[in-house]
Amino acid sequence: MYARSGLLSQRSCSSHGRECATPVLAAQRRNNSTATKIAVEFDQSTGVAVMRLQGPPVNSLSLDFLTELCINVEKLEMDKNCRGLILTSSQPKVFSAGLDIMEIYGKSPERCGEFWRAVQEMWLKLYGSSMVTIAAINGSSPAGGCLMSMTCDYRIMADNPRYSIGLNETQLGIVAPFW
Ligand SMILES: CC/C=C\C/C=C\C/C=C\C/C=C/C(=O)SCCNC(=O)CCNC(=O)[C@H](O)C(C)(C)COP(=O)(O)OP(=O)(O)OC[C@H]1O[C@@H](n2cnc3c(N)ncnc32)[C@H](O)[C@@H]1OP(=O)(O)O
Repeated sequence: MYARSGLLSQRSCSSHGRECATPVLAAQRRNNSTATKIAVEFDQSTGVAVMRLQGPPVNSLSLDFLTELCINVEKLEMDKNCRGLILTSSQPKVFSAGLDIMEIYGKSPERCGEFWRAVQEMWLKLYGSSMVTIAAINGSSPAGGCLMSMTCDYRIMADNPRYSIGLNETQLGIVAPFW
């Protein structure tokens, strides 16, 4: 979902000194899902977009989720009026549970490869963004959720002792590929 007047067209442009992505984007080619796991509100008057993660129950980062997230970041990146992006969660108590472990459990090497490429695309898009990016961490954010927030320029976390954040994935025997 991209809530602003005038849905962005896919166009090549150069704004704020940044080159825009090519019109046909890797993430868009991959996206077959119609479900919306990301809601974006863009405030024209401030130039700030709020991206709400709304993938129940815990915003786990599936291939579909990562694809939708990348498409939305790309769309905002192409909008010369958008200067800032706030990433937050609509789910209670959880920012993101990290990678969707069902995407890697018992899957073929090809499918795992596709999934890890999508993970890489996500952090590269956020880390390389020309927008000022802020993670408003309003719940637990283990492993891939922590990675996602670390790729933002700033992080603010809700002060609640029940919320945890950190790179705990090795406890599951998961080692991120060499990037
Ligand atoms: C720049 C790069 C350089 C270096 C790389 C750096 C880092 C490495 C990068 C990536 C590696 C990342 C790996 C991962 O992310 S692996 C996943 C790790 N995540 C977890 O271990 C989280 C486990 N979950 C929890 O701790 C809790 O669920 C949570 C605190 C998030 C929420 O607790 P709550 O009590 O609210 O809910 P639950 O009842 O526990 O869960 C509800 C429901 O959701 C399912 N669930 C939870 N997490 C996941 C997940 N990660 N994937 C898929 N499904 C998940 C859980 O099983 C429940 O399902 P159900 O029983 O069917 O209701």
